[in-house]
Amino acid sequence: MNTILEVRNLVKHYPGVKAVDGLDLSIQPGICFGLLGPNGAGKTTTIEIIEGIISPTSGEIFYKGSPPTSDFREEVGIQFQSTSLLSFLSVRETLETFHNLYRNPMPLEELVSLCQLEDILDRYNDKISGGQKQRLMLAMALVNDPELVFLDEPTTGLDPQARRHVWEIVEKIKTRGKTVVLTTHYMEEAHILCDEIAIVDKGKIIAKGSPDDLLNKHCSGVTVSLPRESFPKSPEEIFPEGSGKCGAWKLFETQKRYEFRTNNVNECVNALLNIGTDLSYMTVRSQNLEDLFLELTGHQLRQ
Ligand SMILES: Nc1ncnc2c1ncn2[C@@H]1O[C@H](COP(=O)(O)OP(=O)(O)OP(=O)(O)O)[C@@H](O)[C@H]1O
Repeated sequence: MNTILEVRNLVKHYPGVKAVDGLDLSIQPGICFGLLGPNGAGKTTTIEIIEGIISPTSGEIFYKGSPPTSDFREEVGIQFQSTSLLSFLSVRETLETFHNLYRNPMPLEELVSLCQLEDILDRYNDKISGGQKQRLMLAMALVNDPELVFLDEPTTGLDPQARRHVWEIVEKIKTRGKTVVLTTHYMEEAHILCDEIAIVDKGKIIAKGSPDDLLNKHCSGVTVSLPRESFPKSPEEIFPEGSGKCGAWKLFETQKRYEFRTNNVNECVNALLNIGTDLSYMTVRSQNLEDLFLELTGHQLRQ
C-alpha cells in the first residue's frame, strides 16, 4: 500500500528524558491522521523531527517512499503551536509576504475563502481575535497548497465556536484530497476529524487504527454515570473491583460521580435498582477516546 509518510523506529533522547521511544508510523495519502496523547507524550517532538526542525537520536523518515529532499519543504505545510506575527503588518500583507515565498502557491482569493479571512484582511495582526489568528496561521500553513499539512494542536485555547471554524477548514483541506497530520489532546476533536489515530504515551504508540475500530476492539459498551449521593451504600461493596474488564462493569470514581463501564446496561441497571439506587440523575453515554486512553494506560488523559 502507498504511504505518503512513514516513520521507522524514531527515537529522541534529551538529557534524562526519552521524549520519543521507538515510534513507528505509516500514513496513507488523503486522510486526516491524528497523533493523540497527553502533555509531554512526545507528539510535538515527533512532528518536529518529521518536519526537519530537530534531528532524531535515531530512526528513519520516508516521504512518498524516499528520505525527504528539498522538495519536501515545497510540498508540506506546517502550522506551529505558536507563531509570532508581525504587529505592523495587516492580515493581507502577511498572506502576500508568505505567498511570494513559494513557486506554486494557492491563489490568494482561494486561500482567503478557505480560511474564512475575508472580513479581517485589512486588520493589523495584533488586532485580531485568538480564533482569527489561528485561521490566519492555518492560511500561512496552506499558502503553498501543500500535499501534506501538519497542524500542531490547532484548537488549543480556542472557544467552542472558533474550534468549529478550524474543524470546518480541516474538513475542506481533506476534501481537496490533501493529507493532514493533526496533533491534539482533545479526543472529541480527534474522533470528529481523524480517519486514523495513533495514541502516544511516554514516547511510544500504544494503539493505532480508526477511532471506531479502536473503541470496538478495546473499549466497547457504554458508561453509566451516577452522582455519589444516589447510592444507599458504597458502590464498591456492590460492584467489587475486578468483576469484569469492560465485560460486566468496571467502577471509576471521578470527583463527584461513580461511573460503570458495562457491556450489559440492563444487568447494571438491575443491580443498581436492587440495592435501592436513585436513578433520577443517571446518564448513559457511549465510550469515547478518553475512556479508551484510560483503558489502555490506566491513567486519565488529563490528571
Ligand atoms: N528541548 C528539550 N529539551 C529537553 N526536554 C525536552 C525538550 N523538548 C521536549 N522535551 C521533553 O520531551 C517530552 C516530550 O515533549 P513534547 O513537547 O514532544 O510532548 P507533547 O506530547 O507535544 O506535549 P504537549 O501536548 O504539551 O505539546 C517532555 O517530557 C518534554 O519535557
